Amino acid sequence: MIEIENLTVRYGGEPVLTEVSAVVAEGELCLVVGPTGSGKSTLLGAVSGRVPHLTGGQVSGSVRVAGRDTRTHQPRDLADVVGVVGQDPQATFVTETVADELAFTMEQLGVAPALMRRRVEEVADLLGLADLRDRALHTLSGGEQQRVAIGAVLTAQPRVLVLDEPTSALDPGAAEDVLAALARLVHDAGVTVLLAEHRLERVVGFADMVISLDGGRAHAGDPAEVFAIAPVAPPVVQLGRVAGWQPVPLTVREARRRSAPLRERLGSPVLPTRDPGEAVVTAERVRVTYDGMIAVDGIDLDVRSGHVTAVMGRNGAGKSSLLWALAGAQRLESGRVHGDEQAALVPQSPEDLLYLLTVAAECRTADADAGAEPGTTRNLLDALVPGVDEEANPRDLSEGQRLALAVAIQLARSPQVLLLDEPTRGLDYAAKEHLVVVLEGLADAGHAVVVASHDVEFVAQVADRVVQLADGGVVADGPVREVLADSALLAPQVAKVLSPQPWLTVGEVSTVLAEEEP
Ligand SMILES: Nc1ncnc2c1ncn2[C@@H]1O[C@H](COP(=O)(O)OP(=O)(O)OP(=O)(O)O)[C@@H](O)[C@H]1O
Ligand SMILES: Nc1ncnc2c1ncn2[C@@H]1O[C@H](COP(=O)(O)OP(=O)(O)OP(=O)(O)O)[C@@H](O)[C@H]1O
Repeated sequence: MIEIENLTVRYGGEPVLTEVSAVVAEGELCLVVGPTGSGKSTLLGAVSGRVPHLTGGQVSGSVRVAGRDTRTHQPRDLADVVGVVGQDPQATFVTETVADELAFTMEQLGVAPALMRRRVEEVADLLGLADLRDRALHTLSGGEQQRVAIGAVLTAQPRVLVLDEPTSALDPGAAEDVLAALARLVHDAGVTVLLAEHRLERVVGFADMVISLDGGRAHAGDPAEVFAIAPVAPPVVQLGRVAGWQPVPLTVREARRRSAPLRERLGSPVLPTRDPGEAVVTAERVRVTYDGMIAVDGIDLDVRSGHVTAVMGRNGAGKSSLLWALAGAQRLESGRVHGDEQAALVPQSPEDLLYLLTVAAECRTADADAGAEPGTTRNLLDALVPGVDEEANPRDLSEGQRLALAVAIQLARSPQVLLLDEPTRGLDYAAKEHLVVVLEGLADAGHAVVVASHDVEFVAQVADRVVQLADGGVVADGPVREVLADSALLAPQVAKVLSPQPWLTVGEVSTVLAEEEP
């Protein structure tokens, strides 16, 4: 269904993709993986026709989808077979409301009104959008927008779906639901899916094949074979590598079957004790409403120095609203926030912080605004994602590169309190590791860090404390191990494999194993 032959793409300089070849058969789900900037979005774009028609760049080789050559077909000439869900749903919305957006593509394709209504209903049920139908798109939370973007594509029933990190803004439960819905389309309707993801832990189990990109080159094949050597791998694979399991397990279930001796060897983790720190920002009975709808329902919260606090909870639970309140940038219905003037926020759409024409200009301006040594922001950026081109327009950066730039700009100010909303969207495992080191470093130096995140693997690595929200209220607040280890939805892969022992990360396990060695 998708035939890629000797595809080479360059945007001016070195090729981003070099002689990539792969075939995805009809009714298969193909996962595209690779480090930040390795060309995943570019490969997807070449399949949907966005590359080069909308992005520019030079392309050689060929890509055929359902027999049509994407170099000679504009994206609109492919729209009846290929449905595309991009990384930034907001950027792709063309209407004002959820219902209009769900119907838009069908209208373009001339689907009969009665059929249109039926499909909108079906997709709304499938993705839990029924209650949001009349809402204006710009009032939705990040996760709600992402589900609408997926729904808007599904209603047109394309034979090929191209999805760029479709679950990056979704809570773990919603992400599983969306992936299960995609798997059902693949199995029951023979839809072909090409899906790029960084958070492999959720998707590996659904993949029929994997294309792994690294340094422009592609390695395509069976998941087990590709992950034995791929530069990126989910925690369960990394655990398998550390424990010396052959072949490496791809799922928690496979790993668990082999884990008894490892559990025995590890025993229980030693629980670290942490200085309680000082409350630097305090929320008192904070209440946020939108047109009478309660988003944050009278929350009391101390943000403490020396700690990384994670705010978790379902899509729409009120995480972003709480963060904006802690940053002093949210109109409160009632209650108050003390200490907000010490806080800097990296918002969920990092592009909101970027407005200059080059990376170099952003870095220079951030240094000057922060009164920091020239080069400070650039060094922070390099620590997160190395090698971003100085002269690049921030708009042309890959998602992960752009986020890293926004984080670096806020870090340059060395704020007493750093608030980050979904800081791992689009980041590869290496960049996440760097972010963990940077945030831990800030906490160790006495800063307070708050991250709102759905990424349980990242939270397990970085957080000391987890505050879980539901319907605008706090439902759990405690040490990370207590909140995550035995949670049905929030447990990281390592905890699932090694329960009842509350280990959370591959790093913890490998440290113990390394100490054991003579
Ligand atoms: N339109 C464009 N113009 C110039 N350079 C571009 C353009 N689009 C992408 N690039 C560059 O090409 C490289 C690959 O980008 P791409 O978005 O395909 O990577 P990716 O693997 O999807 O990254 P991420 O995981 O961060 O989303 C990056 O270095 C990026 O800066
Ligand atoms: N400007 C707005 N107008 C109306 N409702 C809004 C607005 N902004 C947010 N909401 C609603 O308030 C609730 C909380 O939104 P918020 O963005 O704080 O949630 P969240 O926990 O960050 O969600 P996500 O995980 O999806 O990012 C959601 O139900 C959302 O639809």
